[in-house]
Amino acid sequence: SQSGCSLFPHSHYWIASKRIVTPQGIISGAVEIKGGSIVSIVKNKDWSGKFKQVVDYGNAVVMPGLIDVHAHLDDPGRAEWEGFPSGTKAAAAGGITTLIDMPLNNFPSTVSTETLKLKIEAAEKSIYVDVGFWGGLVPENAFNATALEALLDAGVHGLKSFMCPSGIDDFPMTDASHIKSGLSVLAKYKRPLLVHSEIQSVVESHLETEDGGGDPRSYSTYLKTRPPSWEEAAIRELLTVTKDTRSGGPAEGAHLHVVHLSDASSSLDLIKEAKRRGDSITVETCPHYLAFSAEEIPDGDTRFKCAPPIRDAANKEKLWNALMEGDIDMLSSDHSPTVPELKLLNDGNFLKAWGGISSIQFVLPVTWSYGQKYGITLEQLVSWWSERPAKLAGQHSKGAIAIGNHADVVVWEPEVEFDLNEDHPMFVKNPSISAYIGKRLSGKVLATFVRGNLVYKEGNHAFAACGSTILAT
Ligand SMILES: NC(=O)N[C@H]1NC(=O)NC1=O
Ligand SMILES: [Zn+2]
Ligand SMILES: [Zn+2]
Repeated sequence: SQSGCSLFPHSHYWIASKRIVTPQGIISGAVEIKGGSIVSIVKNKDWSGKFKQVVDYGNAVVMPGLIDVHAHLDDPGRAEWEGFPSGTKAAAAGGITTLIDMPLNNFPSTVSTETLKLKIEAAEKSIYVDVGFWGGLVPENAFNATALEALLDAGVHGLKSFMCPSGIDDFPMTDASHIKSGLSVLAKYKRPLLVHSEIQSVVESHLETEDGGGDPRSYSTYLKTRPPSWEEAAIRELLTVTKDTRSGGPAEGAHLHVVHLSDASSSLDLIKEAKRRGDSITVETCPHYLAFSAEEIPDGDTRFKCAPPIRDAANKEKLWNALMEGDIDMLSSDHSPTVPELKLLNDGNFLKAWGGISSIQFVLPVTWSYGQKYGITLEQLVSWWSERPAKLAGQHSKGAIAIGNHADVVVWEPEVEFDLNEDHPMFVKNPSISAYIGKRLSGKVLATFVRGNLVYKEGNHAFAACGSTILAT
């Protein structure tokens, strides 16, 4: 193993299994890996006896590694919340082989070539999976095409902005005019804009008072402060600019991606309508919106606080249906951890606690476990977690078990159940803030390969951090 990059000391080998998920279907066979890439895929038992280095995983599933297009690793500046080493180790333990890091929660925010340089420096030699970066679209750079072009030239895969306060002082919100301007620059680069789509409006008596108009420990008080109409208002506004992305339109080539959709009613209907009329738009939701519902969140349990909020069980059901129908395109973690003190776990004040779910290492078993009821397939998992995220982030050599692609692979046992309790090795920096503790999940990750390096194997991580920073060109 080249200086500890891999737990498996070979660069030319075969991964065999009876369940390999390929774009042509699930096959029994072996994937040949050489120099970090997939060089051949052989079906059935053709491989037996012929090859020297075969890792035979039997009936375990071999899939492309997950690509998480929405993770907040908070290096540099807030490494005590999450850092590149801890965040990417957690990712590897969960079968994620690539993540695209959000431009905020680190300090300073990634909004310029100088701040991107700080990100890249912090990531180099401290990442266990591949990491790319989104840049921030903020009022300061939105009308400065030269600055945006410089940031895109420096390698961000696209831009991200907020239509409401982000909770981070040096990442102010944008309005439709900033977004329109950003999209016109992105069109030239054919890269996407990701938008946190909530527009704050005064909700009856709430928000006006410090206590939100109700008991701050009660989840329903928090839920009322961020109604579905906030998402709907943002998406309505966004669609006035996404019409420019239609073929022949002034921003043709640009693409708008709505992050972490929670409202599966009017907001989703608007997105469906925009897709029908040809706007270049996609939407993601996150496992926490698919696993939890407002009814079951205990009062004072701020581990579940996120924005937009987790809504009721009927909404969750509609999110699943939308995912199954293909109206929601993909999944992401929105891993947004902080330190336990800022989650106010003792106070349980939903209005003051940090909003963000900490979950990156559990997204595969969570999606699989909660999806059983809907009959989800391995192919759907790959589409939501690998193929479509790869396309959004412009990663043409990732997201599928295919010849020529990077050997980014997760090996897992969907049928193996485990309890997420204190005995479970969490691979998380601050286990007390994870919303999934106490759950029984199905789907155990056995091994994670990044560009052919075995970076995680049953509780153990490779010694050296040999993930690559991936820059857009
Ligand atoms: N700044 C930040 O990470 N915000 C995230 N947290 C959350 O719950 N929703 C978000 O957008
Ligand atoms: Zn967000
Ligand atoms: Zn986020």
